[in-house]
Amino acid sequence: MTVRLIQPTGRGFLLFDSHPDGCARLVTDMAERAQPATPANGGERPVALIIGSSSGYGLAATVAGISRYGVQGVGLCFERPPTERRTATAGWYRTIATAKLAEEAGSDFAFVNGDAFTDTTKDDVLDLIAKRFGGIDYLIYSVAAPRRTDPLTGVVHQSVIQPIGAEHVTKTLEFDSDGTPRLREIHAQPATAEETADTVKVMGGEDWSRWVDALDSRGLIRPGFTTVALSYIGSHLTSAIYRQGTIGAAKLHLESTASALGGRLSTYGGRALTSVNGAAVTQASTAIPGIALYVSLLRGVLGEDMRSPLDQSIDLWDQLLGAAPLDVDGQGRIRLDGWELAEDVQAAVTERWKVATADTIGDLADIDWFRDEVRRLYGFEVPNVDYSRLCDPDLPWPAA
Ligand SMILES: NC(=O)c1ccc[n+]([C@@H]2O[C@H](COP(=O)([O-])OP(=O)(O)OC[C@H]3O[C@@H](n4cnc5c(N)ncnc54)[C@H](O)[C@@H]3O)[C@@H](O)[C@H]2O)c1
Repeated sequence: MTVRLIQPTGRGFLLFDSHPDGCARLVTDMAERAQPATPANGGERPVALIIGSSSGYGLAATVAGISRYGVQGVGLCFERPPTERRTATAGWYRTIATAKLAEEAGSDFAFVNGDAFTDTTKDDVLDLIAKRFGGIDYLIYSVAAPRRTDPLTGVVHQSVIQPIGAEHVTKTLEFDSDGTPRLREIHAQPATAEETADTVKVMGGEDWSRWVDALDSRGLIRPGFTTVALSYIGSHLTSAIYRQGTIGAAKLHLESTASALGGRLSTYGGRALTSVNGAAVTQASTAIPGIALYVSLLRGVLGEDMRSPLDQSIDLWDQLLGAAPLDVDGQGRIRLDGWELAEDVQAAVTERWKVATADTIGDLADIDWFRDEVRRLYGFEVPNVDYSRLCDPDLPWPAA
């Protein structure tokens, strides 16, 4: 593909192209906000494997880890390279920028592009860890995927975002092609038992567990090893579609996997935890019915007090590395979502949700922020980027 002007064209929340400069700028902006700190162990660089490192919470954990604590290791994600017609996915460009950031910070960090669910990717990543570091201290599991091929059976499982048991009617926020916000009511049909089981196969703890098994069988787990998988609970407003729905079933499985893994890892003095994070605008979350409306209202209520994935990832590393006390709930889950689920915040969001109409939504929700956040997922609407510049989208994956 030749050097060209890259524009935000697409449909709904999906854009066709990503802007390399905008994606790079987002990463450097995040890095600037993650001030360096010294871990309780005195400053030895921890080694981490971060799965889902190119986007959302996994990217934030990678950038925060590198910038704040000089974390080294391997980032794994699944991104599409540039083609003749299209730029690469945004995560491709964010990974290039994250690799540069690591290099500048003196952090030995390699990035692998591959399907985390396959045994070949596991072998490649573990070979890299064995050769480069000899073992790891942290595994952060932050994958959001639409499907998974079970490596034992070859069966492809698709995840769905549906309620369980009964139809659910919810308000949802959409945008016309000219960007005008629309409030619509949608009827989400209940998932079948098979669809729920498939979603658990994709988004539950099975693959996380297989990664820990693979690390263990290769002798790569260091004493005191900690693994964390990302989870979500959220509001009663979204619970029918999320926490009580198919994805919630997968999250319950993830949380019970943490207990099982924790028992096994105790022989290494290790821990397996889930981290319940707050709502954020990511490629994965915009696919969930009602979430666009909910997050826009949440931002309308909280404004700048909304905690970004980077803020929460800083909290996560501070807790993991002993710079702050581990904040776990009665079920052993790290809770980074207190700001979202605070009673007064939920009461205010609920009130706005109830009264929102097509005419009032612009006053009740921060629609402009949401629309810009969606565009920023693709590297557009990023401050201090010259979008009139001709860009070369054909950038290579960083050398491992
Ligand atoms: N977005 C939210 O509001 C929110 C809130 C709390 C918890 N979470 C959880 O955080 C985790 C990450 O979600 P996100 O919203 O950051 O998603 P995201 O879409 O921003 O990122 C997903 C990441 O997974 C990678 N990925 C997808 N399929 C893969 C595969 N087969 N192999 C390797 N990598 C793959 C992508 O490349 C990307 O790096 C999920 O467990 C999600 O449930 C999200």
